[in-house]
Amino acid sequence: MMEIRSTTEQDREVFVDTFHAAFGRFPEDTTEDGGGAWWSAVEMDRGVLAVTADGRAVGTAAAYSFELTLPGEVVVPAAGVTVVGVVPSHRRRGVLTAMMRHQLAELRERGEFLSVLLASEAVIYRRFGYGPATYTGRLTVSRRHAELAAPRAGDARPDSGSVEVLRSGECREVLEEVYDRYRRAQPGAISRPRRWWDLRAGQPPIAPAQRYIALHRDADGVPDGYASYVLSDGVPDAVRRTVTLTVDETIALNDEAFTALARYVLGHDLITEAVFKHVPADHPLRWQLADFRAGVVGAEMDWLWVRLLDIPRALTARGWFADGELVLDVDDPFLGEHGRYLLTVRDGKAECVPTGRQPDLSLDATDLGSIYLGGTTPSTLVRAGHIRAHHPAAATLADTLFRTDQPPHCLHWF
Ligand SMILES: CC(=O)SCCNC(=O)CCNC(=O)[C@H](O)C(C)(C)COP(=O)(O)OP(=O)(O)OC[C@H]1O[C@@H](n2cnc3c(N)ncnc32)[C@H](O)[C@@H]1OP(=O)(O)O
Repeated sequence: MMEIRSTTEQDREVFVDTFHAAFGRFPEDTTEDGGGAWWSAVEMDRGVLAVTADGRAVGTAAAYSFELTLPGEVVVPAAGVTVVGVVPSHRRRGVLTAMMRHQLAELRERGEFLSVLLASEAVIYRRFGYGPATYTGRLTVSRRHAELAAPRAGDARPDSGSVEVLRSGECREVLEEVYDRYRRAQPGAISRPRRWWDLRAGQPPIAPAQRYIALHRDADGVPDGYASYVLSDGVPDAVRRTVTLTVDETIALNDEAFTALARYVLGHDLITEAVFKHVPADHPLRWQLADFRAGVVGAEMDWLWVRLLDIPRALTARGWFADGELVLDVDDPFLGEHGRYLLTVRDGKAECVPTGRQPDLSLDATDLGSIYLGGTTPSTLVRAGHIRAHHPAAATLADTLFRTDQPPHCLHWF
C-alpha cells in the first residue's frame, strides 16, 4: 500500500533526496555559490510525498505560491506545480496519478482556482486536466545580417533612452522592480517571489550563475527594460566558428526599450550569432530586421500549462474583450466531474452560471486550460478534433469571445 501524504519542513531532506533520485542526479553541493539554495524556494507546507508500506519515499510533488496575470491585466493567485518525480523503480504503477489526485484536492481545499506547470514531457499532464496555454520559441540572428531597418511609420522616433551594462549581482532590486511591472501587464506572466531573485532569478539550478545585464532607461533615467545575457567562450576564428551571445530574457515595458536592447545585443563585436530566448515567432523584432531571413525561429514549444480547478471562478476572473454568450459543456474525466455553464460577457466582465441550455461547445478540462489565456483559439481545437462545436457558428463565436488584447506569454522557469 502506498501512502500519499502532505509534507512539512521536517521532510525537506528526504524530499530533496527522493526528487534527485527520480531525476537520476545527486544533490547539489551546498557549499558552491548558490548551490542548494535553490531548494530553499520549495514550500514544504505545499509538498506531497509518496511513501511505500515499508516507509520508503518514492515520489514527490510540490507547488509554489505564484501570482498569474490573466487577460485584462488581472493578477490572481495560482499554484505553480513543480518538482514532480517518481523514482525509476516505482514508475508506471500509478504513483504520480495518486499524487496528482491528492494535490488537486489539497489546492481546492486551500481555495485555489488555478494551477500551472511547466511539463518535462508533453505526454504526462493532459490526463490530469492540464492544457498547454502559452508557447515560446527563440530567435537566432546571424550577426553578419543583423542590421535593423529604419522604421517606416511617420511617428517613429529614435530611442532617447540609454543602455548601461551591469552584473546580475549588482542590480537585483532594479531587475526585480522592472520584472514586477512587466509581469503585471503581461497575460500569462508569473510573479517572482523575492527569494527567487536570490536564487538566480528563476534560472534552472544547473545554469551558470553569472549574467551580464543590459539595463535600459527611458529619457528621464527611469529603468524600463533589461536583457540578461552571457557569451559563449572564445572569439570566432578558423577553429571556433560560432560564438553565441545568448539572451536568457528580454524584459521590456515598452517597444522602444525592447528595440534599444535588441540593437545593443546585435551590435556586439566578436560574436557570430545572438540567440534571443523566449521571443515568440510573431515578435516585432523579426520585422525590424532589414533581412527578414536573418532571424531564424527555433525551439518552438509549449511553456505554461494551465488547469482550472473552479471553472466559474476562473472564467469570471479574467478580462474579456467582446460581448456575447456561450454555453460550454465541460467534462473533467480525472476528477470525475461534469458541468454545463452559460458564459455571458458584457463590458469586459463575465458571468458564468450552471445552465440546462443546449451547448455551443463540448470540451474537457484540458481544452479549457488551453484556451483560457487566449493563447490557443477554440477553433484550432475544434479543427484538431478535440472540442466539439454543436453548430457551424459555434467555433467562430468562441474564438471572438476568448480572444485577448495581447497574446499570453510566460518566460519564468520553475
Ligand atoms: C511539473 C514538473 O515537475 S515536470 C517533471 C516531471 N518529472 C519527470 O519528468 C521526472 C522523470 N519521470 C518521472 O519521475 C515519472 O516517470 C513521472 C513522474 C513522469 C510519472 O510517474 P508514474 O508514477 O510512472 O506515473 P503513473 O504511473 O501515475 O502514470 C499515469 C499514466 O501516465 C503515463 N505516463 C506517465 N509518465 C509518462 C511518461 N513520461 N511518458 C509516457 N507516459 C507517461 C503512464 O503510462 C500512465 O498511463 P496509463 O494511465 O494509460 O497507464
